[in-house]
Amino acid sequence: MPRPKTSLEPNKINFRESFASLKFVPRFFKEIRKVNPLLFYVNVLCRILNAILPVLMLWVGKLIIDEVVLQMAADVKDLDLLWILVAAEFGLAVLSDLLSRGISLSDALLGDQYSIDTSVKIIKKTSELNLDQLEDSEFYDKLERARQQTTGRVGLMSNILTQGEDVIVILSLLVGVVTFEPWLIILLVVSIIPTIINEIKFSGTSYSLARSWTQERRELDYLRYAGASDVTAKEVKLFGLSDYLAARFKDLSDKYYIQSKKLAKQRAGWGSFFNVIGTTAYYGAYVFIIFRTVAGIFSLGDLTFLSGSFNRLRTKLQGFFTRFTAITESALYLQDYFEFLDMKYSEAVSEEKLPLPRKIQKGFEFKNVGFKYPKSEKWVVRHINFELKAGEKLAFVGENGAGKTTLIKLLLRFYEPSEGEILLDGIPVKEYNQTQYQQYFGVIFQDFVKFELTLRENIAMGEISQIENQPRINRAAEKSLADEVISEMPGGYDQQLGKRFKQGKDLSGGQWQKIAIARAYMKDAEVLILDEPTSALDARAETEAFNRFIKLTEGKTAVIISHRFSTVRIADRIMVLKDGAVLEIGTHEELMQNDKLYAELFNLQAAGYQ
Ligand SMILES: Nc1ncnc2c1ncn2[C@@H]1O[C@H](COP(=O)(O)OP(=O)(O)OP(=O)(O)O)[C@@H](O)[C@H]1O
Repeated sequence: MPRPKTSLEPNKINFRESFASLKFVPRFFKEIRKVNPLLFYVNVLCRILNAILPVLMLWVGKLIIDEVVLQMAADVKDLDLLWILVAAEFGLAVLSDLLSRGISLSDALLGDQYSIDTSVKIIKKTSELNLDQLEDSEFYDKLERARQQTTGRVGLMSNILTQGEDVIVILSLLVGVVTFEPWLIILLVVSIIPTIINEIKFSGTSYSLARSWTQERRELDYLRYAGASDVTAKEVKLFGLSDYLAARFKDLSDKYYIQSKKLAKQRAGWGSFFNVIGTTAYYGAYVFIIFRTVAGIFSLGDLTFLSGSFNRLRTKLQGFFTRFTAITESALYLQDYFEFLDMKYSEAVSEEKLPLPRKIQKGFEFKNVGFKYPKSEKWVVRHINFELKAGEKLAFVGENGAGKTTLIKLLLRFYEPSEGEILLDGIPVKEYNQTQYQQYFGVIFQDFVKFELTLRENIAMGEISQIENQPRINRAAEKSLADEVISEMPGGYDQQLGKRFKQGKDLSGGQWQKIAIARAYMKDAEVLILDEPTSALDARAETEAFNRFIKLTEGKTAVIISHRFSTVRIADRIMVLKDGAVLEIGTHEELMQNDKLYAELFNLQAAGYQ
């Protein structure tokens, strides 16, 4: 099997690009503040208070040492001031601890609330987008990057706030040091330059690596899923695929590992080298301070204050620059997240649209409709002309890939036709608001979703606003024969479905289908579409389901796709598709007389049943 091409070398993102990503930070903070304003301001206040404590503590420490030296030399000891100073330092230490805890707590709470908020936003945004966007692999990459960084964004928040806090710490320490000895600033600059160079050198690289690997990471996730999940387990075991999938996974992971190891080694190597330079500068300053103290220019207290301040300044400044890189890197992910949230859906929402008719009068008409899937040159359907009359039951038949489901997607406006148009009561459907228009339809696709939620939720999903309306859910279940499934479940309507969760029960294919059909009945839709809804039902259940369907949807418009001709013949009219074109359309009798593909396939199936 051909392996996907892997972009081994990341496109390096430079310092300027990283810097530009910071423009998203204000929007980011606006979002965080909106999530919980009180907590946000408490956090900021704690950080401001916490920021001025280090210089205060160092200063009180200096006063204590000077006082101790003074009292050691004094003949009559007066320790009152000393105790006051010690008490003050103790108070500051306790306050510092309390503030730090307050910051961590509010960080964690804000972070949790914010990540819930972003996840909700991502889910909502995904539902707003059109199917062509959802089926696009670029979209998936964007979604993946937006989703993946939920926890990263929480780290970003506390990093930026800590950065602000550290600016205050640095400024206050600088004031202290400059007051004593302005020359020390030069050494400070020397000690910090190596860190800056190091950060510029590697800024953006790890983001670039991660970004250029989005596709592959998705593939890794998929391979992990394919190799180790209940859904694939049967075939993986039976075909002995485990080693193959594991090897493919390892192969791809190893490539990423090699890249990331190279980067980590470079970072560590250069980091240690630059750090030695920084440490040398610090000890230079230390020696300088010691000389001045020995010469009697500085007191012992000054020595501790200055060396302490200098050391803290250096680590804070280093932290500032390292964190700056981390911030710009995470801010690049922020860009992905906001770009995702800002993705436009194809239909301009603000556009003035016609109100939808409450009841369909004439029906739908496909006029010379042709369609190519996005990024594809192939006409999947072309020159399609037919009517779906109000109240009619129309069946689509045709071989696999003939274009049946595609026509449904066009009718539902998941895609717009590439040529021709679809009319509703003589008016192009494009004139109506897409979301409102889609409310007309109750649909069960062949790949309908098996929600691993409760049975009640699975049915109510058809009209979720009616989840509390038990009589309506009961009626839907009766119509679809799902009531038989419910009566067998120990938990009744509250039965958890699927294997993922504790006490969850998995259903057979046919049972799932009955639940899915109930979902379509749940919605009092004008048009019902059943895309091979009964393929998993046994022959008796299928006939029963269809007879019921016809009876229950009397007066309603419906489209049915089925490969079983015994089912299809119940429809008012049948449309036969071949290679994306309408081959014939008419009642069962008409098509039998026509003696073309329909008659041939019908007789073939009928012979099979004899
Ligand atoms: N999202 C897509 N992007 C590109 N091509 C697609 C997409 N979905 C379907 N196709 C192609 O369009 C053609 C028609 O597919 P469609 O699903 O409409 O067939 P169908 O008649 O419903 O088939 P079946 O009976 O197997 O369900 C096929 O060749 C398929 O490969």
